Amino acid sequence: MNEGLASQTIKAIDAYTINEIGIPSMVLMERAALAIADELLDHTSISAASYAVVCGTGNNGGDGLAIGRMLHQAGKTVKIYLVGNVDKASDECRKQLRIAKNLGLTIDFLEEGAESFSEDVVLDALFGIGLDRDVEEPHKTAIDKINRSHGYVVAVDVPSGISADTGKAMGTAVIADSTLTIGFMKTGFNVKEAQAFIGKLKVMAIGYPERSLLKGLIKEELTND
Ligand SMILES: NC(=O)C1=CN([C@@H]2O[C@H](COP(=O)(O)OP(=O)(O)OC[C@H]3O[C@@H](n4cnc5c(N)ncnc54)[C@H](O)[C@@H]3O)[C@@H](O)[C@H]2O)[C@@H](O)CC1
Ligand SMILES: [K+]
Repeated sequence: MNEGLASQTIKAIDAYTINEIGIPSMVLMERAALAIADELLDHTSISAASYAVVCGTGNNGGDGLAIGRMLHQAGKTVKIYLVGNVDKASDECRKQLRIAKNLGLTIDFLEEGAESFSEDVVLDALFGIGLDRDVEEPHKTAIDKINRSHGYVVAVDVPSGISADTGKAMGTAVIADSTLTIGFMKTGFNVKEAQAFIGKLKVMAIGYPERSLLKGLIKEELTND
């Protein structure tokens, strides 16, 4: 299996692409979301009419909001749930929230104690490569709910709670049926204990320029020296 990239390298590749090459962060996010929405609509064996999208307030949540919007535009029934403090949301997540609201999507905060999800597919967009500490409330309850749902669980980029670098569950983690990982395979996905959380893995290409890959990898090498 491909060795994968460390989250720091992916962050360096993102930063170079956005800041030095000039492809806006929102464009990368749209490409990631479109690749995943297309995969869900056209290329998987999952025949789904309804989707629950569980979003955090970082860029993984922004991906989730954009995917939810694209599924809604494709005529699917989409319910978006937010978890965490929206006042501290990333810029991209905030923008995606505004777009989704302007298009009339249903967005709710995930309530404590509520039943689990009844939709055909549950999209996990709580945390991606930004996870850097153990999962606590309210995310812990959200992950429990995803894991109790009867629907097919698809993780966006990384099963939330799994460290993209070590492959270990940080307290708790989403057990996905499938993980659609953005741009690159992650180092932690090679670890044996991560397999049960990842499910079926697919890397979604989003068109990072070759130059970004070289610069990101060189920066990582210099940092390690
Ligand atoms: N433009 C970009 O940078 C792109 C980002 N992408 C998405 O963005 C993700 C990374 O986004 P972020 O860096 O915003 O990070 P995440 O969305 O993974 O996490 C959000 C934030 O949660 C906080 N956090 C970490 N551990 C926590 C914990 N245990 N409890 C509560 N909060 C915690 C961190 O401050 C982190 O920044 C990728 O995994 C991918 O899904 C993609 O859209 C591709 C392009
Ligand atoms: K996720």
